[in-house]
Amino acid sequence: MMQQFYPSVAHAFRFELNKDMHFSAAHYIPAEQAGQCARMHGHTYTLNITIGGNELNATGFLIDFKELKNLIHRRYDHTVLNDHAEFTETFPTTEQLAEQIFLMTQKMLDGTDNQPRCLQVIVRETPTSYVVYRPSKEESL
Ligand SMILES: Nc1nc2c(c(=O)[nH]1)N=C([C@H](O)[C@H](O)COP(=O)(O)OP(=O)(O)OP(=O)(O)O)CN2
Ligand SMILES: [Zn+2]
Repeated sequence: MMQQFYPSVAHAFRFELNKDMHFSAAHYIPAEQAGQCARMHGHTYTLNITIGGNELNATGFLIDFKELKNLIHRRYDHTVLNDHAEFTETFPTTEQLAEQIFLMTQKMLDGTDNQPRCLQVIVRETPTSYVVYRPSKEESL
């Protein structure tokens, strides 16, 4: 679990929620520049997702922590990332995985009554490498 340094994201929402999770998956990056990462290998990915909002739902949640875990963990745990539809045109690099996790999280949040926003996704691929994804202004609207 990523219990260390969390880059924070500036926002003016009343509530901020953070969910950590991890999943195991295999991937390969079929590009010459990827070197040995072009061969199939596995990681225990660790994630931190930040959600913001001004309104809570009827239960008093911004979003149920479990819903976030179910969305991402059920999709990717013990899978080959390259096999997923979202990675047929692109490679499952840490950057593109973080972007996809943002997109699927925001899509789920868009279907809720209280309309929270996904503010940041951190994906750690190895003990020494991680990516922070923050939506652009357009994606934040
Ligand atoms: N910008 C990116 N660079 C690399 C990615 C990536 O997704 N985005 N991915 C890889 C490989 O998949 C590899 O699994 C991870 O690479 P790396 O951090 O270099 O792994 P190491 O454990 O060898 O790191 P050390 O700090 O050198 O031990 C490569 N690059
Ligand atoms: Zn890798």
